[in-house]
Amino acid sequence: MIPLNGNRSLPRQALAWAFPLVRDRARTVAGVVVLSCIGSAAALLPPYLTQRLVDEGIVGGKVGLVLWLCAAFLVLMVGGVLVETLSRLTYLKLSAHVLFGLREQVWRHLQTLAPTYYARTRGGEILSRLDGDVAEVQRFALDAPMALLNGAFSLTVALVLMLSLSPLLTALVFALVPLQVAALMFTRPWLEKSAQAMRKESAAMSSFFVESLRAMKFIQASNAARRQEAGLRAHHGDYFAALRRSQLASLGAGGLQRLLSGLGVLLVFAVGGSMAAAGELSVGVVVAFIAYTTRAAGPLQTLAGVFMGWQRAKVSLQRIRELAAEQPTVQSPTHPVPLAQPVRGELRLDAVRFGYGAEAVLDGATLDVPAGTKLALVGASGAGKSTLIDLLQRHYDPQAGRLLLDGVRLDLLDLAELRRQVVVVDQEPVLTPGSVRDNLRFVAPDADEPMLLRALDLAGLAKLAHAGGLDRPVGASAAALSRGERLRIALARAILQDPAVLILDETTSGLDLPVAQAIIGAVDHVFAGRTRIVITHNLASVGAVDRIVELRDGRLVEHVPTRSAAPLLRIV
Ligand SMILES: Nc1ncnc2c1ncn2[C@@H]1O[C@H](COP(=O)(O)OP(=O)(O)OP(=O)(O)O)[C@@H](O)[C@H]1O
Repeated sequence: MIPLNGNRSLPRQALAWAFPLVRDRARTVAGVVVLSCIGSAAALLPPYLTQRLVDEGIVGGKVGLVLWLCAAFLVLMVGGVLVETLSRLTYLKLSAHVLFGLREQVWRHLQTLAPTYYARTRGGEILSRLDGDVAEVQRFALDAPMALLNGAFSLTVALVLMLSLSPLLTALVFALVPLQVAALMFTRPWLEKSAQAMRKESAAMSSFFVESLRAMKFIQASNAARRQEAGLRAHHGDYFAALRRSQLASLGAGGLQRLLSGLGVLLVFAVGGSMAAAGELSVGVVVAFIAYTTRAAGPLQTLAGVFMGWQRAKVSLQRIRELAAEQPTVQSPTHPVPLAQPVRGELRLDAVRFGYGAEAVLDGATLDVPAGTKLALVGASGAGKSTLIDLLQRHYDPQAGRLLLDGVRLDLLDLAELRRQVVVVDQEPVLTPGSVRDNLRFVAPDADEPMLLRALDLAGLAKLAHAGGLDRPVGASAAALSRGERLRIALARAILQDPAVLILDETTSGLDLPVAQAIIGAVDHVFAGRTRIVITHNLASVGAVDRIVELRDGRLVEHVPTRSAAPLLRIV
């Protein structure tokens, strides 16, 4: 769960989301605040000292004072640089902690979402929320309170120092603040809309790259490289338009702020300069005020920057809220029912109804699979075989009816335990980046080397098992191994998982018959006596089975029981 509470205002939601992570690092936060305040104070002292340098040192002819003040400037300068460096490094550590913490929460949430979410959402959309949007919210959640604290402190120090020099000029400079606030409010919708366009285009561009990289071989084989380049150019065009809009918005908002600060300097020049010319004010005070007008604009501009950052963060927070609103379709029960040991692998479907939308894919599907049965599940393409498997692994819950393992309803079982006991090897097994060893350890982190080698051996990869093959890089790309080898690695993983129920989802379809039969032979050898469900379009390739069940019109229909390998039914 991403802890975003829809009833709070958006800024409060962003702050409340990051707060626990900031609280974890209370000492670092205190360090950053103290350091940045010291830095600001060090930056505000020089104008004050300048007034003394001009009026008392230069005009008053005190050479010693001039030299002392120069030494003080030097100390402030060096100290300022050191404090700023330290403050930035501390801030970097803090912001990384908050960013990573927020991102891990979003990632944890993503890991609970059903395959339907990934089927309907573009990869780049998810990526841009996980990356850019989380970063925007983190920046705001951390920058805003810091900038407010620092800005308030700097403005107070500046105000006190300026008032002690000239209350009239101080009033003139601060009279512009309401105008600056009004200018920010005026540019707000512009900033927000441009941030929305920017996030949208950045997500579209990421999606384009993610999808094209995944389909690179197909793009090459279809001679579509030129068309993809044209697609990329189109994205570049849209991205540039959004970028220009966003730059114009921040340049406009920032430019207005700078104009107003410039106006403050002009006012000091005009009023302070005239008063100094008339002998009503010292030259040193005018010089100090010119410096203060630009310095005092510093905290104000930082606050304006926070405001502009908030317009971007608001858009990002809304995008993360959309993601947070995606509910996991299944959850592990708080008090799961333990399975009796050893798990037998008896399956039961009881009038199961399930559909992705209004239309049912399974409608009254009923089936008893005694432990140890090898069952062939057949059915026309789109009949719902894979959907049924997804229900058995509890990627979804049925809308009606029940599914049971060893007599216990699947939704009462611990989800991890269920998925340990019901393992699927499908047609295109996913291999993780890294070596064969990494792939096997992905499902069995505690398995020792002899266990890995034995699993490879049993899966028919004896050559790999005996030739230092565990170190062989598999790579994220499927191209590194043949399909038969990838399937055998997946089978070795299943062997290591040691489930009570093994499901082969069209695992061997498309392979040469001898290869398919060899893989099924390995399965039958290793998993003899365990429950096996073999989904197939070609019964000849799956060896002898105890039962054949066809999924037709949402129901499960028993076919002629057989122990022969003959292709009784061939549905393509
Ligand atoms: N994520 C999804 N969202 C919406 N509809 C889906 C989704 N996955 C599958 N379907 C639909 O559900 C129906 C059953 O699909 P399923 O993949 O279970 O069939 P199948 O029997 O395994 O087909 P095949 O033999 O071609 O693999 C199909 O009409 C399919 O379009």
